[in-house]
Amino acid sequence: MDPDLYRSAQTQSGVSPFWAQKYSNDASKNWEKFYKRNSTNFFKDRHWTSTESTDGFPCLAEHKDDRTVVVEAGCGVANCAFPLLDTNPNIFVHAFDFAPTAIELIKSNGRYDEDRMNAFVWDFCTQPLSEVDRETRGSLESGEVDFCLLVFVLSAVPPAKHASGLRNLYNLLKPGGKVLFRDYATGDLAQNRFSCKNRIDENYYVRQDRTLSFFFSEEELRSCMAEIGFEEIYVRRVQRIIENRKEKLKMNRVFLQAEFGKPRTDQ
Ligand SMILES: C[S@@+](CC[C@H](N)C(=O)[O-])C[C@H]1O[C@@H](n2cnc3c(N)ncnc32)[C@H](O)[C@@H]1O
Repeated sequence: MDPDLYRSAQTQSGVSPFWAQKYSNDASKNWEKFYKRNSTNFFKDRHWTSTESTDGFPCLAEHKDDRTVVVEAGCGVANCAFPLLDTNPNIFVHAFDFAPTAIELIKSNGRYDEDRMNAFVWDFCTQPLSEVDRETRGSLESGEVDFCLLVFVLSAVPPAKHASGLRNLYNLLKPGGKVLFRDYATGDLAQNRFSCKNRIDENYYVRQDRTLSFFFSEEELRSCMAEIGFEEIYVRRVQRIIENRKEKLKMNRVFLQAEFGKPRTDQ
């Protein structure tokens, strides 16, 4: 990209406060439209979550309790949850998303096993768990969760709602429980491709389909998590050059991978 255009896209906002508020208010409606349009055809299964690789969270496979309780926040159509259940027999997953169609697609999938999974609708940024109907949320209780997967979700949440969402996840965890985080980082190719027309604020954009896209710096993530009371285990920047041989393109993807714990002393 032309360096002048790039600089202008990073500093000018093309979205008025009125529209920024509207995109934020309509976030669940816009994701609902996304799943009606794309069904299960957009995201691919993520097989790496419990692996030893630098992309994985090996603590998921190492946790040897008879029943490990995992929450997948903003699960979409369960591209993390299904592979995780295939390889880890002791895991039970509570998977939630605020797009009802995504949850319907999970429940009508042949891989859905009620004995090992509960999928339900929840907007975790605007509602505490106690306000979600018991019948829907099944056996999920605050303070009983070992791990919370937060994979490419917080970037879809307006920054003003990050703290309320993270607080609700904090309350779900047991003392010593962990948030396992992966999301887009500043400098990612997708950020560089946004024009200033789509920029709402620093590192914050709206896509053509009206879904939101925030890019995290290490400092931003650390301060957000510390504000809630999480303890940092690690935060690292993961860089991947992805080659599209057909188009002869090299794509520089940048993610943040992180784990944060709820202090053991917080009962
Ligand atoms: C980029 S998709 C990622 C889906 C899934 N985590 C994955 O890795 O394939 C972001 C997801 O977050 C969900 N989401 C965004 N904000 C949410 C909120 N406040 N409450 C629940 N789900 C939310 C969207 O509906 C969407 O399914």
